[in-house]
Amino acid sequence: MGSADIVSVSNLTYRHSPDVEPSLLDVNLHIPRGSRTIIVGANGAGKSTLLQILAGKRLVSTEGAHIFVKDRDVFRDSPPGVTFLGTEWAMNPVVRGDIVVSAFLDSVGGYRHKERRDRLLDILDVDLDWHMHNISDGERRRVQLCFGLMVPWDVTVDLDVLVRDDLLNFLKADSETHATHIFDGLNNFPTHVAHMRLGSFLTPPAPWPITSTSDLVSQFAPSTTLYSVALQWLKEDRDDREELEKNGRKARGARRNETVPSDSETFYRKYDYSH
Ligand SMILES: Nc1ncnc2c1ncn2[C@@H]1O[C@H](COP(=O)(O)OP(=O)(O)OP(=O)(O)O)[C@@H](O)[C@H]1O
Repeated sequence: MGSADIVSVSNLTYRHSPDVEPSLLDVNLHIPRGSRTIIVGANGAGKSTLLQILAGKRLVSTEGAHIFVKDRDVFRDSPPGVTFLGTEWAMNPVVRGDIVVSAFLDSVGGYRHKERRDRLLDILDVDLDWHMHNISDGERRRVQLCFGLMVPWDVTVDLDVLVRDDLLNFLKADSETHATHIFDGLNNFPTHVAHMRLGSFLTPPAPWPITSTSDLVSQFAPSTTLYSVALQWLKEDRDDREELEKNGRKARGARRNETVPSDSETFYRKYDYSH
């Protein structure tokens, strides 16, 4: 295994069940050691599925797939020091308990990285006095991001940054200014950015920021901000999805031949007074 890569995946196709479309389609991914990669992709693109597999949380039966993290097979010889922060984190009773954010962050070493912690608190607009059981899911998600990004990566966490488009989701509920503000804070964070759509990498991890010689310069001008890149990619994802739907194809198999109306259809038919 080439030890230049912290993550090395080849020929990974994954279905959540045998009769559905694959959520990951022949993924080949190489992430260099010491990098911090942001993966951008619409809901359902396959980001969580991929990260769960890399963290050894989902078993892959596909023959021929090679999934190595830190030069170790994630299933046969699972590597230490891999942290996975999924959305289910926010559902965990522990993080919904009556605990103050400052105590919570200290319990995972916040006091050791005070300067970094304080910068993240500013960027993510997190209040140290919040009580975890009294805040919204979006706010809890911000605490999670703070928690996840607080410990310098080169110390313990080698499976780099797990920033997802949830960041955009919670930002949508916020003001545009707020969104750009947070992205400004993240702009210098990644060393690589990648774009996933429908289980594949449209843009494999490419060096960040964009320079006149970088791979991304065919898509974006040099020095384009992370915010603009993420918005552009997500806009393309939405356009692609609309195009697929216009052509009668669902982005994901189910429902195409559905005869039973969905719950929302039942609801709207029942309450449709327009005729
Ligand atoms: N537990 C599951 N069982 C069946 N299908 C699933 C399951 N989890 C995800 N999927 C499907 O796999 C595909 C990829 O989902 P995944 O959660 O990896 O996407 P994502 O990019 O992380 O999306 P999001 O940004 O919404 O979290 C989607 O079509 C989703 O419906």
